[in-house]
Amino acid sequence: MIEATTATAASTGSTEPVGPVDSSKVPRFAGIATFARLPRLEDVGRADIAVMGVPFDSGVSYRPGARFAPAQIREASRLLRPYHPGLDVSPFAAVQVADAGDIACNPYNIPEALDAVQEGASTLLDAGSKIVTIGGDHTIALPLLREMKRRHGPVALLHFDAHLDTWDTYFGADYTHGTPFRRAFEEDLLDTEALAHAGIRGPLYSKDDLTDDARMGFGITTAMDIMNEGVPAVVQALRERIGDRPLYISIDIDCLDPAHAPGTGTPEAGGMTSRELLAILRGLAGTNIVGADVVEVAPAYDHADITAIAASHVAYELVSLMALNGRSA
Ligand SMILES: N=C(N)NCCCC(=O)O
Ligand SMILES: [Zn+2]
Ligand SMILES: [Zn+2]
Repeated sequence: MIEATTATAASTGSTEPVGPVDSSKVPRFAGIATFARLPRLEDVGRADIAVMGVPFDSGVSYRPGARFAPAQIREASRLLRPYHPGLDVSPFAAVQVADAGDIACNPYNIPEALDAVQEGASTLLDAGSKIVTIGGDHTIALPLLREMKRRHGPVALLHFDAHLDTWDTYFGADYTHGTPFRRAFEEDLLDTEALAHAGIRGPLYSKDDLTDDARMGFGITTAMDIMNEGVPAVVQALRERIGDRPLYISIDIDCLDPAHAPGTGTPEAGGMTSRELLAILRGLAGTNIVGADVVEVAPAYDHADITAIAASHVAYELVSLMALNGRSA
């Protein structure tokens, strides 16, 4: 039988991190999918970095399906390899990285689901893990930020998205995928000196959307700015805004152009390339990243796994940035 993992901490008796299944020994298309073929958290006991799935999409305003993203991103992550040449780090050897599985959130009760996400995050953080969350729709950033505030106080936020997600309500509902950052602002979860959107584009409801957003403290780097100014200038400006504050990075995959991420619920033309996103993230090496998420992959609209592959590489980039910062506990 093919084991999901080739080794466990107990079976190796070693204190070295347990890495992914070796794809030169067990074909990468064999076995049950975990993120990057890493061990499950329960197989290794603890992790410096945990990849947590949140299969939740009850907050969407248009095309549903992000509930299927954690499973699809794990499948698409089978081809990731253990060394990151761009950052010169072997994340899975530098620290213990493990797949923490999925939060079983209630699809019929959004506040209850959000509490479950926060509770799951809290348990992992208590055990000494940093978390890279794979959503799910963007609603789930709110409970993750609530937990960040509890641990670090108000955090800096770098938000990659086509959309502002600082809208007020939809159909009178407070907790939706278009509103998490307004709720976060209202709940004082954010360090209003250090808030940035990147990749913004597309039509808005009114000009007030922009004045509201600016009032909350956000700075906007549009998709056009990235094209006109280039990645190095954008990275420099973002780093200046963030400084060494505790930083949460929230990545809506629809920040990418639909050519690079067709599998998403609210696609907008004119976005950045996956190469630009990876380059900007790489430029954030050494910042004080305390948590991150990748959200809004909707596999039903994907083609040839383009979006799930992009998301798996984005998650790998985030794990690598965290691993560069060393062991968390
Ligand atoms: N967070 C995402 N992906 N989309 C928000 C779009 C909200 C709207 O329908 O206007
Ligand atoms: Zn979006
Ligand atoms: Zn979003």
